[in-house]
Formats: sequence, structure tokens, C-alpha cells
Amino acid sequence: MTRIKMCGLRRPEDIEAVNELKPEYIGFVFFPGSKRYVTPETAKTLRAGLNPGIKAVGVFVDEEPEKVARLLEEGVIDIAQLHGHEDETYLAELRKKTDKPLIRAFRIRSAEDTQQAQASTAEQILLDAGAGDGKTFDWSWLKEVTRPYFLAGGLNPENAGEAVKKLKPYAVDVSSGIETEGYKDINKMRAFVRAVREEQV
Ligand SMILES: O=C(O)c1ccccc1N[C@@H]1O[C@H](COP(=O)(O)O)[C@@H](O)[C@H]1O
Repeated sequence: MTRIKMCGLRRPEDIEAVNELKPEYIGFVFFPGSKRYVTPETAKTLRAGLNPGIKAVGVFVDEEPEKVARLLEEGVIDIAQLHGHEDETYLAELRKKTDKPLIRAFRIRSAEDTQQAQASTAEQILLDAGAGDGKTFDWSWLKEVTRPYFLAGGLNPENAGEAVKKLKPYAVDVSSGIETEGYKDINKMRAFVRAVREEQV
């Protein structure tokens, strides 16, 4: 079964939408350079309203391990998604501070880029074209990937079904593709969930 992660939630109405649609994961972006940035305080408030069956992922870009670990240990998030240049040394440093699960994101620009992802010691990997900018990549580059992965990058209600059918990823991760004018759009969110789940009945 392919799970769904809806990333970049910022408003109480986004939480209401996911509580209705029940993706397996949602994401809060803690990278200050992102238009989807939320403060830890906002994330804490939003998390309090989230259906407890949905896991909250925190997205970080080259953040200090202490800050990542604190949000995990305080229970604001369940999983950390590392979307910058975090190498195995960084992961080891973070593991000294928390034993919560990590998703390491990799930018895939060729089939060779998947080798580093395959070898990661992170509990889970995420394969993306960019960083929340709605770009897709050539999915044929994923032929050699044998471990489960989150597929990200330019997914939307129109291409999600095809992605699930062709690749059967562990999860599909979406942000830009369920937005209108920079905000999450309940109709696109519903259409995305329908496209993924209809492909699996
Ligand atoms: O969403 C962001 O602004 C962001 C910023 C920095 C790193 C990652 C970010 N988002 C992640 O990007 C992918 C794909 O997003 P999209 O569907 O292509 O818009 C997803 O994993 C988000 O978690």
C-alpha cells in the first residue's frame, strides 16, 4: 500500500482538511527560507489539533542537530525529514541526541544519484527533484532502487495515480501540487487522495 504525506501545512484549516482525508503523514517545514515556514510554536498548536493517527514530520534544511532533536523529543513531530546536505556524520551526531526515526531526502538528477540514497543509514529515504518547488524528475532513474522510498517532487492529482501504478513507492509526498496561490487547497487535497487510493482498490 502506498501511503500519503501532505507537506507544508501552516493553518488550522489545513489541519481540518487532513483530519478529514487522513493521509498517513503530514509535514511542517522548519526551514526559515521556505514560504511554508512555521515556527515551533505554531507547529505545536497545529499538532495539538491533528488526528493522533496521523504522523507529523518536521522538514529541516541543514539545521542544528540540537534543534531537530528538541522538536522530536518534545513530541511536536514524530519524524525528522532532513532535506539539505546532512551527511552520515550529521546523522550520527543527531542520533546521539534522539532515537526517533529519520527520513533523509536526496535530490535525484541522474540514476547514479540513487546509489547514495540506497546506502543511507536513515530509517527511510525520500527521493525528490528539488525542495518544495514542484519539479518532477525522470522516474525511470529509480529502476535500481530496492529499498522502500517516499517519492516526492512535482506530484499532483493528475500524475499521482500513474506514480503509484508504475513505481509502487512506500509513500507519495506532495506540497506544491495541492496548493492554489501558495495555500493548501482542500479540493486539490481531496483529488490527490482520491487519485492515490483509487489506484490501489
Ligand atoms: O516545502 C518546502 O518549502 C520545502 C523547503 C525546503 C525543503 C523541502 C521542502 N519541501 C519538500 O519538498 C518535497 C516536494 O515538494 P513539492 O511537492 O515538489 O512541492 C516534499 O518532500 C516537501 O516535504
